[in-house]
Order: sequence, then C-alpha cells, then structure tokens
Amino acid sequence: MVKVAVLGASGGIGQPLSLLLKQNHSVTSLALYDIVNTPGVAADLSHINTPAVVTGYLPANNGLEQAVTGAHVIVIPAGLPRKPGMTRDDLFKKNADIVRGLATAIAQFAPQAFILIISNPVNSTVPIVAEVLKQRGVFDPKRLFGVTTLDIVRASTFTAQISGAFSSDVTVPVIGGHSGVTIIPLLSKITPKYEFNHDQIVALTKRIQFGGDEVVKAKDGAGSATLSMAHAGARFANAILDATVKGVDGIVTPAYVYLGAFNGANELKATVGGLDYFSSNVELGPNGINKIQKLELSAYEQELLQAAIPELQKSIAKGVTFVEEASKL
Ligand SMILES: NC(=O)c1ccc[n+]([C@@H]2O[C@H](COP(=O)([O-])OP(=O)(O)OC[C@H]3O[C@@H](n4cnc5c(N)ncnc54)[C@H](O)[C@@H]3O)[C@@H](O)[C@H]2O)c1
Ligand SMILES: O=C(O)C[C@H](O)C(=O)O
Repeated sequence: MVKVAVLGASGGIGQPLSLLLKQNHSVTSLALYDIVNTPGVAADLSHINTPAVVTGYLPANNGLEQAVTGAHVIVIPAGLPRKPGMTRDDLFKKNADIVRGLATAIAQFAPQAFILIISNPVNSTVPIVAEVLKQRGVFDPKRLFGVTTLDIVRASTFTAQISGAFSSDVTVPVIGGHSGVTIIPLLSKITPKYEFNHDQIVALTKRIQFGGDEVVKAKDGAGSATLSMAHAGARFANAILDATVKGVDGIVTPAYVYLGAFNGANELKATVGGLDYFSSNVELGPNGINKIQKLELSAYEQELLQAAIPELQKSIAKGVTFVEEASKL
C-alpha cells in the first residue's frame, strides 16, 4: 500500500493538489484531512477511476490520527494564506500553531513518513516541524522537506519569457529559502544555457523573489497562489514517490531542508554562514535525501546569498524558539 495524506485538503491548494495526487497511479490510498469539508472533497475525488482509494477525515473520531497512520508521504498545505500588504512572516502567529499541532500527531502516528511542508512561512514552519519531531526522538532530516518547487516553476516560466525557450524545458535551481530576498535563483546555472545581461538578471531575480506577491495582488484579498502551488506540490510529491516507491535514480530537485545527517550537509552549512536550514539541490534515493549539492555561485548570486543569510537566521530562530516556548506551557 502507498498511502499519501494531505493535511489542509479542503483549501485552495489542498483540493487541486489532492486532485493531482489522485492522478498518480503509484498512490493506492489518499487520505484527506482538514478541519472542514473533507467528506465532500473525498466523495467527489473518489469517483475518479484511478487506483487511489480516497477517504476524508475531520478532527472528530481521531480523524487526524487515522489520516496520517500508515502514510508514506504527508503533504501539509494547512494554514492561512496572505492578503495584500502582508508578508509570509505575518502568517506565523496562526500557522505556527497549526503546523505544530499537525507535527505532533505525525510524530506519534507516522514518524516514518516523508513530510512535505507547504504552509507559510516555510522558512519557519519547517524548523517548527523538525523541533517537534526532535523533541519526540523521531526526527530524520532525510525525510523532511520545505516545498520550494513553486519558485523553480516560476523561474522556468519567467526566464523563458525572456530567452524564448520552451518553459517546460528550462531548469533554474533556486536556493536559500521561500520568502522575498531569501529566494535566490541561480540564473548562472540555467539549462539550456542562456546568457542574460546584468539588467535582465537583476529584473528576473526580483520577479522570481516576489512572484508570490503578483498573485496575492491580483487575487485582491482572496488569497495567494493555489493552482500553481498545487501543480508545484504535486510535482514535488511525485518526485518523492518516484524516488522512494518506484526506485527511480538520479532525481535532483531543490528543497528547504535541515542540514544534517546526509552527504554534503556540513560542507554546505559552512558556506551558508552556519545556517541549520537551507534550500539547495537535493539528490533523492529510496530513503529520502542521499546528498545535498554544494553551491557554485556567480558574484551577483554571492551577494544575494549574503542578503538572505540574516533573514533566514531570524526565521529559523523564530520557529525553534516557538516550539521551545510552547513546550514549556
Ligand atoms: N510553499 C509555497 O510555495 C506556498 C505557495 C502558496 C501558498 N502557500 C501557503 O499554503 C497555505 C495554504 O494556502 P491556501 O491558499 O490553500 O489556504 P486556504 O485558506 O485556501 O486553505 C487552507 C486550509 O487549511 C485548513 N486548516 C486550517 N487549520 C487546519 C488544521 N489545524 N488542520 C488541518 N487543516 C487546517 C483550512 O480549513 C483550509 O481548508 C498558506 O499558509 C499559504 O501561505 C505556500
Ligand atoms: O506568496 C504567498 O504568500 C504564497 C506562496 O508562498 C507563493 O510564493 O506564492
């Protein structure tokens, strides 16, 4: 059995993400958990003639426990989205609590699962989940991922609009974190190779860093990216399933991870100011992360990294402190 659980499955991301995961024939069980509406979403998806058996859970009757128990992959898009004028960090107060609660249940009922965090602010919510798992002695850094795939998707789209390439053929590694200046697109590493001039690099970098704001502004109070995020979340979840269920070799993709217990982590940590969490290309294997790749940066990208480090430091510390304080209550 290959069970995938989506926590926050009734939301703007949760519903289309669950739809896309229902298309993956490796998935035999799809468990949808939310505080509202999952019976309806599950009934609807369950009529699609793909293998996954869909079940919906609410908090009543140990719904969260049932949703995560036995899950191979758990994807978390639960939590509030931004409105215009807000930063992702403005979501911390509400979403930190939500994510901590979900992580507590995962630690107890699904400690072996691959955990994919979408809820913002990702730069802090991933440390929150890690701290909860550490406190309970079940943290495996190879299995916890902050999903930054939307930045990679945007980077392909925005760069192709300038270079004229087919966007689906373009790969741009995006490293750092998932918020404003912590998002560092490596345009020097774009494939197929393309030489942007400096003004183009500066403009594209800014657009990729603040791509989320474009959607928040256009939605005008109705939330943030949901459909493109569902695409990105499914793409990342499918990569994890391919590596860990089908045994597909050679999958490399950026993700925001804890720098520990896999090849390359210490070397990378030394080049990013000692940060405990960072997004870079990870090489996936049957047990999750095999290796994280080192950075090769242009002079401009090095400047971007220096701007990102203090921001990331603050966001990571905020997540860690939150769990420490909460556990004293
Ligand atoms: N990582 C990324 O690139 C990325 C991209 C887009 C959005 N996001 C983030 O994803 C999150 C969700 O965005 P959305 O647009 O789907 O929001 P949404 O409000 O449409 O959906 C969120 C869902 O979470 C549910 N929820 C709330 N508390 C819960 C709990 N304790 N347990 C389970 N479910 C709970 C809500 O009922 C709702 O259905 C936001 O934090 C947003 O900022 C991240
Ligand atoms: O911008 C947001 O708040 C949502 C998400 O992080 C995004 O990048 O679209």
